Amino acid sequence: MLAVYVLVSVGLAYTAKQLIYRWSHRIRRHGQRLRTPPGTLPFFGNGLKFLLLDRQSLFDWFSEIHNDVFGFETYEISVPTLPPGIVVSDPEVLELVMKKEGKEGFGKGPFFEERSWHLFGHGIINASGQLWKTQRKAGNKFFAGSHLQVLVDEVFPKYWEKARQELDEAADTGKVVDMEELFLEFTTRVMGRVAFGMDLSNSHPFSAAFDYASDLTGLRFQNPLWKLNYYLFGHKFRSAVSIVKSFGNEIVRLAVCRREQKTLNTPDPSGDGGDLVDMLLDAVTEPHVVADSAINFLSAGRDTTANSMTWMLHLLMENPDLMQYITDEVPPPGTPHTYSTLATPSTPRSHAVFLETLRLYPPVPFELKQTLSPDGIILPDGTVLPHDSIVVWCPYAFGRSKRIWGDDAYEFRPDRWLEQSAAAGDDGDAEGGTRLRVRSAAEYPVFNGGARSCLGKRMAEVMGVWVLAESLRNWEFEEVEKVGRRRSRNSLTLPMDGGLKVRVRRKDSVGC
Ligand code: HEM
Repeated sequence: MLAVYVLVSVGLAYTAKQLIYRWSHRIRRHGQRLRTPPGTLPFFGNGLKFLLLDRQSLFDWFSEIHNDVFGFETYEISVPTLPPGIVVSDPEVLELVMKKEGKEGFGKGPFFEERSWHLFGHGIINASGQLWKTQRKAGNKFFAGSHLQVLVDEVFPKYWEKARQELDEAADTGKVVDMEELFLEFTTRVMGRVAFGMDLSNSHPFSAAFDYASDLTGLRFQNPLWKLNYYLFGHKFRSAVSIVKSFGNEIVRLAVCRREQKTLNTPDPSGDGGDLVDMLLDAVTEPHVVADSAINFLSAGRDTTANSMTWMLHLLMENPDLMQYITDEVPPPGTPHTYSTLATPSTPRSHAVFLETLRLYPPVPFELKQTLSPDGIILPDGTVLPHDSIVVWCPYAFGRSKRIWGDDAYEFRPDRWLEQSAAAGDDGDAEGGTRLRVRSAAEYPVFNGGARSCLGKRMAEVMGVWVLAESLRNWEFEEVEKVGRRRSRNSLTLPMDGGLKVRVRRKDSVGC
């Protein structure tokens, strides 16, 4: 009996605390409460939606609400146990959120940091203040132009070799290939080289542990009961994180040995200063922070780029008339496709396909920040955000916004990214005067914007465009099972559920 009293009292005290907190943190606009989405329940708010829907359905829900209900209006969402939150859909409002990064504005905050701490630790994705700045500086240095050129001209062809053999073999034997796996192996190898300076395969136990831990970390953002889940059933998650951390620490130990012996006997993708782990070791003193950081860079670049390649190939197979559109602008099979031949002015259509794919399938489909300013913040539309409140935006819904992209927002139409310049041959134009249209980060938040915009954007672009060209100029692809609209599976990023199984045919003249 006593136990029941205790439980009821604790429950009532908790509910009272929640109600007081919510009351004192009310979000208002011009003195009024914000509207809430249809179906919002008393007390539970939108909690059940977050708990029960898979991630893709949640993103579709955000898109529907934007297109059919609220348009650009900022609205409120509430989930019991979480700070009050709003969803932003207006690029003008998002622009301010992106600009006000920092402790006087918005930041990752405890909401994000708590959920991603186990996996990302002190790494750049989770860090703030000086720790973030130091890693950002090291990353900026690494991604300076010449490093990218070495990656494209030396590292990509080396690691693509395995994919090339697998595709040729599949063409000869009729074997089905899962292109999602093939792309992931390629991006794992490239990112293993970039972040750790080592050969890393997707079949390494680290990769499986990392995938498992990222999937569960992604789910924490929509499960208000994630902590309970972690303490009661988190054994597998804990051992996955421990494998990831031990791997990171071992990599750093090896890098330190290499530096001490000054015998860098692995190819140096940067050409002038080693791989990223070396640059991080120059900047950060604690080895465990370097380990976290290197894992964060790997995480930021590996799945995102593999996702983009997979969706790109899928969309092109659905729109076969666009295949020629790409191959017309890339060098023929057998001739090298280098950093200079894939520059944006020479391959605007390939870049347009890449950007258009990411508009519909952004590998980071959901973003959030917390209001760090102690005095709160007023958004351009008059919404007053108290300290601590959460700001959510959904790049997936931004990409499908009819207000931003027009009535054909759900259609794959790379041409929307191209425009004709006044005169053919203008500076930076392709032959014929076709060039890429620029969209602001606030309209196209696929790579985030402001101080924490993606550090690897250019690398992702060149990787995507390079792989697209290599694939399409050498082989023809046919999706094995057309299973209706493809969906994404639950993860931190946007992998294709069930993979992308294809049959392959060699093009007549296959290059080396
Ligand atoms: C298509 C591929 C990619 C997409 C769509 C993408 C998108 C993003 C987005 C949305 C963010 C902000 C995340 C946040 O708010 O926490 C981000 C951050 C970041 N990205 Fe990318 N990314 C891609 C590829 C890459 C690659 C190849 C790298 C290379 C390592 C990379 C490195 C980073 C880093 C280091 C950050 C953290 C920046 C910071 O917090 O200062 N990304 N990326």
